[in-house]
Amino acid sequence: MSNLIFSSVNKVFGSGSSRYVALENIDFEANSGELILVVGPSGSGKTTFLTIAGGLQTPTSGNVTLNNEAITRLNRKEQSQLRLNKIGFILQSYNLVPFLSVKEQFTLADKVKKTNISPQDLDQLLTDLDIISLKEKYPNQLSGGQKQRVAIARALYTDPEYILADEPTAALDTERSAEVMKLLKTLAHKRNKVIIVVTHDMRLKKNADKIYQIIDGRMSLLK
Ligand SMILES: Nc1ncnc2c1ncn2[C@@H]1O[C@H](COP(=O)(O)OP(=O)(O)OP(=O)(O)O)[C@@H](O)[C@H]1O
Repeated sequence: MSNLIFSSVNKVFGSGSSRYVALENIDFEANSGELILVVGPSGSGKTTFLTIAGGLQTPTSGNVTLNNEAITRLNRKEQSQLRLNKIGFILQSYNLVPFLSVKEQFTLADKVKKTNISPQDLDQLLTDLDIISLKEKYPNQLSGGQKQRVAIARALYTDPEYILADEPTAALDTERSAEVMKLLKTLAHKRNKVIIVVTHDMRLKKNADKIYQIIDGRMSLLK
């Protein structure tokens, strides 16, 4: 059973007159089998929240535990091991390697971490995301939506316990974004993943098991 818990988490940037409270007293809980949406307007703190959840940033105060272990107490090496072994990130910038073809993006992931996914499962994943025909293409030959779907496939490919996604449907039309959310929901429910999606896209609300809202760095549970 996987779980990610925030207790009274604060994140403050800067000091003095440039002090800015990006997250204030955040309590949050995510468990295996849940697709959780964190919604809020631009600048409300969603990316800051997600990067702290994944150990990419540390909170100013408060506690974050992953599988009942305080990630805030791990050293850098332990944090990077945790990210590698347990977390799949889908980031706004896609983070595809420009000089590798779509197929090679997955081979690279294989070199970094052994995957449980068979070549057949990979083909199924690429088919589900409608990018199977793009295997030999390079990132600069892909549209924004295609790059986004490759980035999603790559995050899912290593079969992580946690999937943290920042605006995963931003470059997708309504139909494709519904398909991606359906895929994420199936993974959460059938494969018992913890999936957290931050977005300002209200179209995604109907797919979520739980919805949190962030406004000006304060979080509340909507559903
Ligand atoms: N490293 C930083 N230094 C100073 N301020 C920061 C830093 N990172 C974020 N902020 C500020 O914290 C606030 C929240 O930013 P964040 O990126 O988390 O919002 P967001 O909800 O993800 O916005 P968007 O939807 O536009 O990506 C913003 O006002 C931002 O300017």
